[in-house]
Amino acid sequence: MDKKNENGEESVNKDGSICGYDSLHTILSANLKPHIYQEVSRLLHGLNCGKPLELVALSANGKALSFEHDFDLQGFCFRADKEFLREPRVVRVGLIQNSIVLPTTLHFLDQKKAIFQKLKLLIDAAGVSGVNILCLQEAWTMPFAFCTREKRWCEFAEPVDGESTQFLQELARKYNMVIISPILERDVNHGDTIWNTAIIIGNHGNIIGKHRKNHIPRVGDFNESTYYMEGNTGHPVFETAFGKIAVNICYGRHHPLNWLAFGLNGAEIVFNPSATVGELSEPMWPIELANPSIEIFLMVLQARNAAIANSYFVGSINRVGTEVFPNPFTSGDGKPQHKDFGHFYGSSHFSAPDGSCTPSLSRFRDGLLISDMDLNLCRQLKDKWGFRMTARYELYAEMLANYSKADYEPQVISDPLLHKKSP
Ligand SMILES: NC(=O)NCCC(=O)O
Repeated sequence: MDKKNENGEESVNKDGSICGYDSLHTILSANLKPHIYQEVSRLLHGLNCGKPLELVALSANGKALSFEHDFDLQGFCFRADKEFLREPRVVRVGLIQNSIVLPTTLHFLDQKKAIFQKLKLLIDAAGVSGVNILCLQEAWTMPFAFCTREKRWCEFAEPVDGESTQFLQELARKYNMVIISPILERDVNHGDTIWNTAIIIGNHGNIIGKHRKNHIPRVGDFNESTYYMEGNTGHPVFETAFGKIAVNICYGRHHPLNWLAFGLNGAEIVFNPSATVGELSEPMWPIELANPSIEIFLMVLQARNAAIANSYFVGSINRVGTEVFPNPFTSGDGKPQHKDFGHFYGSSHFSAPDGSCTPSLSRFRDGLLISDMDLNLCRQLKDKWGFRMTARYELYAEMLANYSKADYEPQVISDPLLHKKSP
């Protein structure tokens, strides 16, 4: 994407940077006076236990890998208040964002192998940094080819216990790490049905379970309904050695009830592995650019709001780069045909139940975001705000049951004078 502002200056460069910067956070910290930046950051990222988020001291080995292979590596720490009757429950969580490696015109096997090689380095960096739970991006084994509608990309689909799972099982065992692996799944036992699935691999390398994406986008070039079906796994929460986790895959983040359901099942961390592009969703993604009134409006859609409303942590991941496909396609909007989706803007980040959030990873570079989080914060926020306690689930249940019926009529009470003719 190459955008010019009204003075003709480049705002979003070809490389995906914003005026040469990695992210909004780096623009602000480089250009604002420190005391102004501190206040801006307080408003944008919130406070955790009354303070700005602290940085995590990252391992020398992890830093060396990030330096050698040029990926963004950042680490933060969400604290909770000290309790008298419970010990802190601190877990180290990681998110990986990455671009594909080879052109989409090359042999599928080579494309896949190159992605595995890159991921191995990033996962090693997470492993040597002591990450306990690691989530990869949506459909990480392949280019995000769903814009093309070409069926040959189905070849990338794998069974739950397929090649990518086996590859990650070994790393999960090696690093005693839970790994969430979102892939295109081929369900051989059900006539080769294809799903968009996150596989949860336990820290002993075992498969704990899977969750299939509930909501399929029908917006822009996201022609994913051509490839796979709406998930049939409900809203599972996986109890792992390091906490109760769930996965709300990409477009599910626009559905507040989807977030709610994972919360009702007791999730402490919900991951949102995504693939989305600048033109479509970037101002909605971090809720960082908005002024407070717009922020409240946009928050109904997004991860940070979900963390607040459901008293859990959220890890949001987006892939990076522009993926160009061999054949042109159109978007059904009268605009010229094209060969790419647009720029996947990375910007992965964490949000906490107290409304604080980390700065985002780079908009255009591969990255590993690490965060320590004391899971005690979830219950502390439930006790403080009582959102769960004060919700009126019986009212919503009745409302939704009625709404689902074919003869539903909206509950609207019209002013009787509205349609009265004046004399
Ligand atoms: N992968 C996916 O569901 N993308 C939809 C676009 C969006 O939600 O921003």
